[in-house]
Amino acid sequence: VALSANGPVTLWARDIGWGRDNPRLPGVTLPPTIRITDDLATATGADTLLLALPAQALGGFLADHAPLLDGKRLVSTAKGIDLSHLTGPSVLLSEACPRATIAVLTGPSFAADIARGLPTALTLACADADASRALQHDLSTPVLRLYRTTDVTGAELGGALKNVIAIAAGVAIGAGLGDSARAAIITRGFAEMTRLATHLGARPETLTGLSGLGDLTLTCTSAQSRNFRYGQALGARQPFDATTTVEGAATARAVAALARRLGQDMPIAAMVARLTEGRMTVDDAALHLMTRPLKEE
Ligand SMILES: NC(=O)C1=CN([C@@H]2O[C@H](COP(=O)(O)OP(=O)(O)OC[C@H]3O[C@@H](n4cnc5c(N)ncnc54)[C@H](O)[C@@H]3O)[C@@H](O)[C@H]2O)C=CC1
Ligand SMILES: O=C(CO)COP(=O)(O)O
Repeated sequence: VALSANGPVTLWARDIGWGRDNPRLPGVTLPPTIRITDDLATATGADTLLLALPAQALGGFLADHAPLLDGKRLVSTAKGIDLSHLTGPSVLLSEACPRATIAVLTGPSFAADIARGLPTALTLACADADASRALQHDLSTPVLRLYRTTDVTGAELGGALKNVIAIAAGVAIGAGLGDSARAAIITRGFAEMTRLATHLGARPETLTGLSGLGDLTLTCTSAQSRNFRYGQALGARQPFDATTTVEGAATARAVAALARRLGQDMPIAAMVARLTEGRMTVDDAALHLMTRPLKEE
């Protein structure tokens, strides 16, 4: 919707039966300038393709369709770590489409806010500085302000890891542990995010930017967030709609596996992985985190 202000946009989906009023975006009617198709070959006629797939679905999608995407400018919006490969979307994309230019679009942004035209600032990460400038120009609008970086690892890890911490923040609120506990989770969660991301080559300043701290703040404090709401339900021992995409659940398991492999200390992410798998109670998770050996901040 935002990008249709800049020129022709084609929207591809497997199921286009809902027409211009998608129940996932209530109150938003897609403008007539957006062409809607269920034929991927039609959509991939464009030079720039935004891939708005959940992180755990991207690998399967690429296995089926990579030849149609290779050589294009591919911009992923997925915020997660692929559980079977323990990598972010940019690695999946570059392995499946070696001739493509790969970029990641991430940062604090609820789809509903962007679709309503509310002002939003995002990080556009692309290792190729020239391609990054061109994409930044093409994908920015007066209400969608893109900052560019060449630190793809930092940008995509910030987006993936904040979802895990947002589940923990939701658990704290849902379980009635209070706002002080949530602030502790945000701050110590940010320390974990920075520790793992910099170990994997991210620049620390990327983590303090929109894609890291910015999105962490939004997701841990807004009831619009599915990750936060899922955590809240977990904390309150209430059911949660299993069809809702909650990226942080699978990503917590991926992070726990990655941290073990790399010998990194990620206690909050490890607790979220155990909680989401039903291997630990909220009370035990809180007790475990609070009674770890005392240390310097
Ligand atoms: N919704 C939001 O506010 C934001 C979402 N994101 C990220 O964007 C990614 C996608 O999120 P949403 O659009 O919210 O998820 P969603 O679950 O609401 O929508 C994903 C769509 O992808 C389709 N899909 C799944 N597997 C597919 C496949 N193999 N082939 C074709 N289509 C497939 C689903 O049918 C669904 O229509 C996630 O990683 C999310 O973290 C990022 C920023 C904001
Ligand atoms: O990434 C998002 C906001 O930046 C969307 O968060 P949720 O997936 O938790 O709804």
